[in-house]
Amino acid sequence: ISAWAAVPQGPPDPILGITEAFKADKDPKKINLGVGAYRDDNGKPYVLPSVQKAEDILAAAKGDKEYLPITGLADFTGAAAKLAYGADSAALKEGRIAVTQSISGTGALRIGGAFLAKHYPHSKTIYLPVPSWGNHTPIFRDSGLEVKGYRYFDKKTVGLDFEGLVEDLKNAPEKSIVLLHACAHNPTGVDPTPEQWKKISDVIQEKGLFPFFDMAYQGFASGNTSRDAFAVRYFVEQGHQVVLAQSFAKNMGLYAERVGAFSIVTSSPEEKARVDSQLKIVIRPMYSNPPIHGARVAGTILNDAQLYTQWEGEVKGMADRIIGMRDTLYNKLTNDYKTPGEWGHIKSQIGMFSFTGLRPEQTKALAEKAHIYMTHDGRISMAGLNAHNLDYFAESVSAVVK
Ligand SMILES: Cc1ncc(COP(=O)(O)O)c(CN[C@@](C)(CC(=O)O)C(=O)O)c1O
Repeated sequence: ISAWAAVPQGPPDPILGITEAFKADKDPKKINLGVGAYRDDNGKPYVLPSVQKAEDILAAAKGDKEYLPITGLADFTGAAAKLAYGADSAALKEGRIAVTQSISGTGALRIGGAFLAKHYPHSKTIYLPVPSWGNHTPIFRDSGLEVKGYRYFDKKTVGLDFEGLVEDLKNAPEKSIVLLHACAHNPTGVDPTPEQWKKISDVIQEKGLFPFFDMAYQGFASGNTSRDAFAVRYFVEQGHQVVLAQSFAKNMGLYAERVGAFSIVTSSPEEKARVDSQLKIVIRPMYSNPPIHGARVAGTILNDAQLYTQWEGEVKGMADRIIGMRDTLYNKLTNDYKTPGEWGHIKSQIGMFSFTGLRPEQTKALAEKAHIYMTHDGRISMAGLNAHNLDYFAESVSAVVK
């Protein structure tokens, strides 16, 4: 019999499977609010003009296709670290931060999981916020870490369960690893305030916990790359030895180019060199070395003052469009359609997503009856909404909630 006779049918991915269902739907009114990919006000994908300019520069340069080093394009990784930690970061200036290019944010998380599983000398348990990005659990489980959760979202207030979060971190075993979304928490869109971040830093310091930051939306949350990096920079200033996964999929619109970076704050240049050598040993058997094109695009933008400024304006433009959508949607739901229930969270949440509070049977009805697609947990990608489909969306939500 066939070697694969026993292979079972697996379930569709909770996020990417939504796009498959959307594509299969032929209704012209259909709306895809599943995958967190930016769309402009005409519902079209957006190639940032700064990215287009970088592409033109690269095309003219006619670069070769030689292998990159295992840790990738140094011009890109150096600039990515500077973007995250800040140009004036002491850790950066002292040469204490080991950085490698990664296959976008997912790859950075996977390198981090594998490195910690192999070299972190304490508890191999990682605590994820509840809820978190769906792919976090399989990434860290497949890396060989034990995955547990800490309270994060409060259904009653549709906000942060700060007391629960602090209590769970205080009760976690000493030196456990804690995954923190640096900004624009996925799927809830709920972020700690700067004051709450300071308290979280104290608790993590007190318990000797290990902070693993996932920053997949720097600049995309508030529109300001420095503000969105507050938590990462504060933790490093407080002396935490963080590790950080960065993605340039959303804030540069480089989704399919798979551009990311993984970095580790160490205690000295000598220690950084040893960590670098072990990052290479983890990566070489994984995929050997990363794709060059996306890193050249991102590096060109980050290393050119004028392109960098242009890019920051474009990221702010994307963030502002989403923030505008939040206000308009709130007004439509409450004023135009008198939708029962509280909808203030649509406005107070931040980043790509809004955690609507719609229940699975309601999200199912919206897909089947209104051809509106979102993840089962009621997360909507705000970027999927625009002036042309917002009214239909609000009307449909209102009908399904009544
Ligand atoms: C918190 C978080 N970390 C990492 C990633 C990894 O993205 P990358 O590998 O493409 O860089 C995502 C993307 N999450 C998306 C936007 C897409 C996805 O699920 O793959 C989402 O819809 O949640 C994310 O939301």
